[in-house]
Amino acid sequence: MSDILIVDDERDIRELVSDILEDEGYATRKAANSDECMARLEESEPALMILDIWLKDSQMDGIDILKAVKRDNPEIPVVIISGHGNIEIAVAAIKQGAYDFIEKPFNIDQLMVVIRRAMETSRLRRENSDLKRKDTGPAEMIGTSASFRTLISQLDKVTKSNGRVMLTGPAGSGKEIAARYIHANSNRASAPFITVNCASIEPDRMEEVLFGRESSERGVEPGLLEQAHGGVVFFDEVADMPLGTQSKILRVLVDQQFQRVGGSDKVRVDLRVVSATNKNLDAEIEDGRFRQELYHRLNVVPVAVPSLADRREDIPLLAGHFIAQFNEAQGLPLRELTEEAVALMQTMLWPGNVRQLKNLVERVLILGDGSGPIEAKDLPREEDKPQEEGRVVLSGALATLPLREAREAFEREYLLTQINRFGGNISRTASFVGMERSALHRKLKSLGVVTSNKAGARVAHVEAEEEQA
Ligand SMILES: Nc1ncnc2c1ncn2[C@@H]1O[C@H](COP(=O)(O)OP(=O)(O)OP(=O)(O)O)[C@@H](O)[C@H]1O
Repeated sequence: MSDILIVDDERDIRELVSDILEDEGYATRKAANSDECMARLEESEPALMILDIWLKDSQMDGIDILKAVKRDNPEIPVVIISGHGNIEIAVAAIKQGAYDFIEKPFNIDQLMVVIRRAMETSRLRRENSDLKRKDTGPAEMIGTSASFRTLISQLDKVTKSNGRVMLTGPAGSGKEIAARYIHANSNRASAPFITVNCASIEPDRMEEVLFGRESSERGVEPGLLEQAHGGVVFFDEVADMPLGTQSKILRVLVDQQFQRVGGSDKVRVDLRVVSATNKNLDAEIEDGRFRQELYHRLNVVPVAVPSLADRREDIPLLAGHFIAQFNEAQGLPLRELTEEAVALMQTMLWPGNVRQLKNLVERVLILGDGSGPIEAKDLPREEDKPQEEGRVVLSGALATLPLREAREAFEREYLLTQINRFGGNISRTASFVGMERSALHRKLKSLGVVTSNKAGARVAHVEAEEEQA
């Protein structure tokens, strides 16, 4: 169980790596192509795999093998060997779940650093996997910013009722975790929480998946609605539900009962429905892609989940939470963040919101050397093109303005970002940007920026623009 599987089509590399590892006290097995690799995996699960990306004479390449391993044996860490200059492929492999990569040619020390770390991770993952399997409870929602507190207070108001909630917010902002929060704090907490991902279920299978099926060969196969009986059903990406299914769901909401596909009995269910979307449902309705009546049924209590840009203040807390989580769940190093790293994270663009932040933290922990605090230079640059190497990439609009106006537009956006980052606190903002408090006030006034601490609102906004609008 504690051996290392080496998959490489080059015999010399296989033998060399195996010799090095055996000298270090590890047992090894070898595979020269994908068939051999799969056969070795069938025999027994290794503690670690070292996998070459390019495999000659193989049905599957390294990435295909990686995907299969991540699907069937997700606990095995996979270290990728990539040829020189194939960094992009290696990074793609990391995104697919590889633990780390080594670039050819590599030296023994480099190899051993990665292997020792991966083996430690493997051990911790195994130790934790039982715990993780038991931990199906709701994930904790983290934040202290005004917009986050507004969200929590809205969620708290709806938990005890049976009202249908529509969560809106951009991708990755935390809509599903908010739905789980409602469930966990409601009187249905001990009943199931079932997610229906309306975007990823094939439209032709949607009804079968939701309502279940009855056939003479296989009998009754309950669908997701039946499985959620007594609990909460969460329609994620509800705007992507096919129109035909929308009508049927509407009927279920009205009648509280439905028929399984191929069946004739009426099935009664007691469900609380929570839905989420990152689309503008009004526009979807206007374009005929979403049924208005269903919208009214689902949207009894609308709750907006803020983007990460609207709660930059929470970034250090969230990042710290994810570092601790990855440490506990995967044995990744428990590292602190330097002030500069936090400041950079707080000024970055986050189109993928909290999910993007979580992924970035994981990537930094995986790719980093594992020691000392995370510094600004450790953060991947492609997350944030505009700040690359101290250069500002001009957006189209900015580039067409005369210098004075462009400078003002920049100053306004920069100061808005900083003020939001410090939760509206002008003294802290002034000290960070290096201005006197009174000078900052004057500057903000001249730029038409007004500040307020109204909970839930973006704490600063531009007055001039509003006046123009
Ligand atoms: N406040 C929070 N505290 C801790 N973790 C959070 C918080 N908000 C979001 N997350 C985490 O961020 C990730 C993305 O959140 P979630 O899946 O809930 O977003 P979503 O809005 O439903 O995304 P999508 O629109 O893509 O379905 C999850 O791993 C979730 O646990």
